[in-house]
Amino acid sequence: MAEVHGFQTEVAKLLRLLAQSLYSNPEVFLRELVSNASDAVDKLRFASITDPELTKNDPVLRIRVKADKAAKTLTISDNGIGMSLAEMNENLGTIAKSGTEAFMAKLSGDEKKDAQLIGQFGVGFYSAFIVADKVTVLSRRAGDDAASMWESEGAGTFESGPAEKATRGTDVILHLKDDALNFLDRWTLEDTITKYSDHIATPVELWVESTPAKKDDDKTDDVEDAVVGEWKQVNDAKALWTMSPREVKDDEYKAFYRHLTHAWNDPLAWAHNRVEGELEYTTLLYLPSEAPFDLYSREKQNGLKLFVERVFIMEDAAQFLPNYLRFVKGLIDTNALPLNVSRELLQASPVTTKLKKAVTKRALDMIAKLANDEEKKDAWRTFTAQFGRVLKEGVVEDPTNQTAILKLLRFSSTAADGAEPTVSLADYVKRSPEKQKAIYYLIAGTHEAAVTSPYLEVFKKKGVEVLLLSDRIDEWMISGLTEFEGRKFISATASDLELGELADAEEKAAEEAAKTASTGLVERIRTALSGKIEGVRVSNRLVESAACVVGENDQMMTPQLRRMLEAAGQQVPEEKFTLEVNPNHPLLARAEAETDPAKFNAWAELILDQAMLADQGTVKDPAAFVRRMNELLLGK
Ligand SMILES: Nc1ncnc2c1ncn2[C@@H]1O[C@H](COP(=O)(O)OP(=O)(O)OP(=O)(O)O)[C@@H](O)[C@H]1O
Repeated sequence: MAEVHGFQTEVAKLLRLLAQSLYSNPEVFLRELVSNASDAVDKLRFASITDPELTKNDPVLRIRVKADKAAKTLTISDNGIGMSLAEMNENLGTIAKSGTEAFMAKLSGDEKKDAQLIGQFGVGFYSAFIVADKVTVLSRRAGDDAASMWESEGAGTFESGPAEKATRGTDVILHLKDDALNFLDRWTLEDTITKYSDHIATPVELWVESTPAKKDDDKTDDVEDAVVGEWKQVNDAKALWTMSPREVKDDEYKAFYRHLTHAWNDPLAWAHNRVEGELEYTTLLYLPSEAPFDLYSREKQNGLKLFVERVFIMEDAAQFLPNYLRFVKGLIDTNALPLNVSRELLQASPVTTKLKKAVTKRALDMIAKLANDEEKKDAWRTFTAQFGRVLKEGVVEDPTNQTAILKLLRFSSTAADGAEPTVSLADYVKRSPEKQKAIYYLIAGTHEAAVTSPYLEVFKKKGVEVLLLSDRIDEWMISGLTEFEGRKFISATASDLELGELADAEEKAAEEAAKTASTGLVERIRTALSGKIEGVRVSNRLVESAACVVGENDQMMTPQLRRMLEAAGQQVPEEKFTLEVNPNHPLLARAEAETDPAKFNAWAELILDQAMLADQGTVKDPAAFVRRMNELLLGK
């Protein structure tokens, strides 16, 4: 007896959305269902390694597509692993994917945007409801005698229960909507299948009908013409990665990418390598054109599809790529691992370590190739926007490849317009004068704060480029860096800003003179602020601002990082600030002229608060700051 079940809330929501947002290309349902069938066949092939009995009765694994014009149905069948009743209820009634909730939370209600998001999520089986108003699934698990059915009209509930099915595998029967009847047409089907599934490893056969020509002696007109037909294989069924890269066309790589990742768009780049010799392997890696919504989710499944000698072994084998390359998609096929390899075994195997090293290099090479391709500038910009930030994790995570990764990073800079990161370290080095021995950078909470920072004044005056770093990860990344092509990284906020040969002798003399001239003022400020700061000195970096603070460490911690570390339970020592003042600024002249000690103190406090505000975005006692400023403004 069939039972009625309610869909998991997320599924019901997804189905409603599907019904509303008619995709611009409804044909993807066929790709999704053929992909599922191909996965089912792969799983059976893998299971039959240990249990050959499973495929004995029906050894030729294949996928079949049959249109029935009279019944207005389209059936996608496979003789793969099949599903038990419990599996059908679970797999076709819920979405087991990690991050589903996070994904659902992202949906905005705007149909167009949501349809795009759904593309990223991959609706899989449920895409059947794009073209069908009723879907029936008949399935018999390999090794089981009993079969089961599942049926739904995609409106909140499904029915399932025991059923009859003579053979192993799964039939997905689509009762087509009136506006999807074109999918009964043989040529539409053939085109769509070859477009999306030409190079999957399993043959896809299409039922092709033919009406035999009448023979002359056949006089009985009242007997309907017998419809006969045959199964015709419509895809190439040659696993794409086993072909020589020279034989494969760009469009075929793109179609295979869609099959592999369920993406709706094209990849930015790909790399197909076959390596022979001691460690034999083939990799086919892709750079997606869009970051998945859960790129930063810890639950996200990453990794490559693993094949051992063309037999599919597992999805999401994360062991072959470092975490910072988790956006790379693709597959690896090797004969260096046993067919019965498990995730645990993979983890421990020295072969995995070797392969990971090789695959990492291939992936970085693929990215570098895109970076250097003059004709792919747009794709490269997209890459930087989507994945540049993740790549930065590699600077700390993967010291071996640090230089290679650094070359791929792009930054905003005082020499480039706007916040978009476009400047490479190589550009920076090439542009800077030879006598400049450092790469200067400034960390700030936002790009806007960086651009207007007082620490940049001396650099502007001297025409020295400074990298403006305002990604959350920058501060952590830079802590893992010492140099690039022999140039040290120096923070623009460094307490003893080392400008090396960029500072000329004349300027140095002028600075010394200014220092001597301001000794009295500096001393007065020091006394006024005693206990609040480490020290006071004349600045050689300020031009327009009155004052700034510098920390004990060259790179002062931003309040954001401080908060993050504190939240993570780390002890973060208080920063000890030194106040740097610009004696040429009218505010300091005004303070110096003040003879009343109480008023002078107010000036000194105001100058310190201003400096703190510019760097840290906050002052210790905002109310006192406001009161003091008002008093001074009103000349009290
Ligand atoms: N033809 C089939 N044979 C056996 N199992 C199937 C078949 N089609 C679907 N399934 C099962 O149903 C599950 C859900 O399928 P669905 O297409 O919705 O998601 P998925 O394949 O896991 O993910 P996605 O397609 O988004 O990558 C599959 O993981 C699989 O276990």
